[in-house]
Amino acid sequence: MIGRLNHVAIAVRDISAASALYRNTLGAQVSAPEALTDHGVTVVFITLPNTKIELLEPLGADSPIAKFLEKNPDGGIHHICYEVEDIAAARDRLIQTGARVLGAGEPKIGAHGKPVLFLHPKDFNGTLIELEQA
Ligand SMILES: CC[C@@H](C(=O)O)C(=O)SCCNC(=O)CCNC(=O)[C@H](O)C(C)(C)COP(=O)(O)OP(=O)(O)OC[C@H]1O[C@@H](n2cnc3c(N)ncnc32)[C@H](O)[C@@H]1OP(=O)(O)O
Ligand SMILES: [Co+2]
Repeated sequence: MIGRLNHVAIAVRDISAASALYRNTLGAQVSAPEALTDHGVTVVFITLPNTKIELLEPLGADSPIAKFLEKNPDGGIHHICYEVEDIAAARDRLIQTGARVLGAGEPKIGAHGKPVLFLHPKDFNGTLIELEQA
């Protein structure tokens, strides 16, 4: 069911400082910051030859990233995103297996303008998984 690794997301406290680190120290191409109010995050993308890195800064205290940073003050890997061909079919299959699909199973439009869903980290070895329709 799952396809390409679309991105690995890292929670950061200061997206400007984290972007500068990737740009200046690692020599990466970093996109301009974008605020996604629907997801409670400011995001930048770093495009690598085989996948992307997503840096996420919380947009307000209610952001899932703010809660993650409370528990992980240095930041860290927040989720990994796999592509799926048909997100509704993937959701139905996952629900049948008993996996918890977050957000009542309703896809939201993600950072790339495509539908995304999240799966509970407790059902996947402590890793939050995002699915993005390819
Ligand atoms: C840029 C847009 C988009 C894209 O297109 O790429 C994005 O990526 S947006 C990214 C941000 N959005 C989300 O994270 C949405 C999905 N997340 C959630 O719904 C919640 O964050 C959550 C995963 C359900 C956790 O929320 P909650 O239960 O309220 O928090 P707790 O702190 O109580 O966590 C419970 C339990 O789970 C552990 N946990 C939480 N987050 C993670 C994580 N990212 N990775 C691994 N484990 C995580 C947390 O530590 C708790 O465990 P215990 O302490 O053992 O109880
Ligand atoms: Co993501």
